[in-house]
Amino acid sequence: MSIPVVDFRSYSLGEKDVRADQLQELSGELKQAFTEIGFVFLQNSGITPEEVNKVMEIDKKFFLQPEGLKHPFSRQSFPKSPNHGWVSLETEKLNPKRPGDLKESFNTSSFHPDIKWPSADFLEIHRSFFQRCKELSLRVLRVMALSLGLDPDVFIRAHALIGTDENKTTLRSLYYPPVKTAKENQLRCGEHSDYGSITLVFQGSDGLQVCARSGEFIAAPAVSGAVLVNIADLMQRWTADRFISVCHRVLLPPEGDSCTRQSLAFFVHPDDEALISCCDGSSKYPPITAGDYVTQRFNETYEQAEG
Ligand SMILES: O=C(O)CCC(=O)C(=O)O
Ligand SMILES: [Fe+2]
Repeated sequence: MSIPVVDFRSYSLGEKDVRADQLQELSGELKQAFTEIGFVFLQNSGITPEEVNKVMEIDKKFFLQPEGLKHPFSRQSFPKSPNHGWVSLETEKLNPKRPGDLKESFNTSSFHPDIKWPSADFLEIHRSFFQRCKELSLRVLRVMALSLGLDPDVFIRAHALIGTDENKTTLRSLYYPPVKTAKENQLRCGEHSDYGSITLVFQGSDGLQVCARSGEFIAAPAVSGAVLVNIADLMQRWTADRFISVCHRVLLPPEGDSCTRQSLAFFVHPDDEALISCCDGSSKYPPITAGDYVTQRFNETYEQAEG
């Protein structure tokens, strides 16, 4: 069992004249991936390795600074966007049964003028990559709706405010430093599923593993030029469990291997006020606004991390 690779060329960013039969073909491929595995690699999405490298490079410089220089940009320093900003090593436990994750991250959740940025370049590079990820996500959401025989705009309509403070979509840059010592059962990133609608992941190197239906973890390798897309929990609920949100993790490198790792995850969320009800008309899950749903999930993660 491995994660399927789909060629997204016909609907890649910048492609204006996609044909109905090409969309149909893509929707069949995404449907199979999202109902069976919950993850898919998209080749030829339009987002290039050069764009990804540019973000990773400037972020690495940020992460490698002394702690004192990163503190002014800490998560929770920005009242209107509490998720925005830098998160230090071992602060999060994505699996609450394990010690804190051996990763640092920088969340880009808001472009509000009050937010302080490490530099003007840092802001511009993040703003432009965020925008590209947003455009690709909307294309993927469209194909997903088509694949379920729904109004093609049904998911997109609930994602009208990505990039504003009324929507929790976040670009998260992750840096996994060399592992010198680790606590018992500690991982780079504990087992978890994502909270929102879909996630785009760009990996600088291997390390991610995804739980297959058999219960076994399978590798989600860094496929050159591809973006990994996965279903998150709110989308599983929205589709009344047609699309599956599956558990994934990042293990420690083998002992003595001092490699670092970088990745970029674009966590897509519907607008805070969007009411999410099962798209098949069933009442398998009660309607909930995306804002309430994600706030609940964040509180769980960070309460446990602090406890
Ligand atoms: O580092 C990665 O490749 C993925 C991390 C992840 O799954 C997450 O932050 O939700
Ligand atoms: Fe994740």
